[in-house]
Amino acid sequence: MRTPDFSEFLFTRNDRTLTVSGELFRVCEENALEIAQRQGTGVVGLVPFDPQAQPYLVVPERWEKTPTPQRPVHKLPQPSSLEGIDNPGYRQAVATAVQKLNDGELDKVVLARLLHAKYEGQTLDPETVYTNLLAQQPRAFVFSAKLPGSDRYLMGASPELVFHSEEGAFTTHPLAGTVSRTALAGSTDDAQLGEALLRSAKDRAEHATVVDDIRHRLESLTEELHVPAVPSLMATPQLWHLGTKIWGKLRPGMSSLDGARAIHPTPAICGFPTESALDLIQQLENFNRGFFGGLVGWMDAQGNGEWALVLRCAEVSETQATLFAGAGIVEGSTPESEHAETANKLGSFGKALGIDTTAIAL
Ligand SMILES: C=C(O[C@@H]1C=C(C(=O)O)C=C[C@H]1O)C(=O)O
Repeated sequence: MRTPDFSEFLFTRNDRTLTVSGELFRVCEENALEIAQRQGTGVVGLVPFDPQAQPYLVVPERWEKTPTPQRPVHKLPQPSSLEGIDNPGYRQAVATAVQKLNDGELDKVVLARLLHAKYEGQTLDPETVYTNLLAQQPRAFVFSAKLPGSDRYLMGASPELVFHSEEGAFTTHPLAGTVSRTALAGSTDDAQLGEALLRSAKDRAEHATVVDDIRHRLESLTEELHVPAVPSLMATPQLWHLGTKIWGKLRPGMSSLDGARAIHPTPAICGFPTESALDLIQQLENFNRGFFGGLVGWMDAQGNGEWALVLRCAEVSETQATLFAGAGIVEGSTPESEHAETANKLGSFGKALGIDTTAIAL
């Protein structure tokens, strides 16, 4: 049975959670703000990874920001089957991509894979998955959106801000370059893993590709643009990332969604050059990303708002969860290391379900 009061859209940042209620009016991007103004609320929704595909944007009848619920982690039933822990097809795809990178066809491509958890004879409660994510990933953008025309929720705990803007002042915080925090968080070994990532030439080059492309795309849309010369470390409970906080001032009349759209999909989730990476993803991934790698967020009727990257996420129903994770493939990547990196990324959502995504016997 579905929990009756579990909102169809939730977006949590720190101690505040945005929830919607009442009717949800589906809108197109062009008139979304006008309708939000009339309704006296705002716009929430999802933009797919494919920049040409239709976004799912709604103006809710009511919306409110409430204190984020604080609940202990709840143990969920173990899945009756798990498919995709070991994914030889993914390793093969990475090997093919590395060949193309070596041939100079492109600089970077992000390849993703899936993990399917099925729950036969037991019920997975989406709301409990959400509260587990909140408890385990307190610094992330934690979101849940009921997918249109289905009984599934797209949920996740994303560490990556694609675009925040308020009265023209904007921030974007791309992440690219990752290492797993295998040592105890806060220990010397843990800090050393982070420091090694900061010094890694491979990861720095991968990160620079992302920042350069974002800078290039924002130049003509901004009155002020500040791009730090070097990345800094960003930690999730599972991983270290390289991140760069870029900020400035948008040209008048641009909404937070306009800003996010201008840089989406960044090379952090797609690759570079964008068109070649999009083509290669379509060739090598054996599933449709849908909203994975897209945008999730909200904006008020003035266009101020916040859009995060749809990452560390899964499509969840009462009978199954399909988890998504990808990794940036660059020169020097290996099938094994990218398989391991995606296993660790799957682990951030896996933890909310109580499943080990790295238990692979090679
Ligand atoms: C693709 C994912 O993460 C992205 C890829 C990263 C990388 O390759 O280093 C880092 C952060 C994200 O931009 C994912 O979590 O699924």
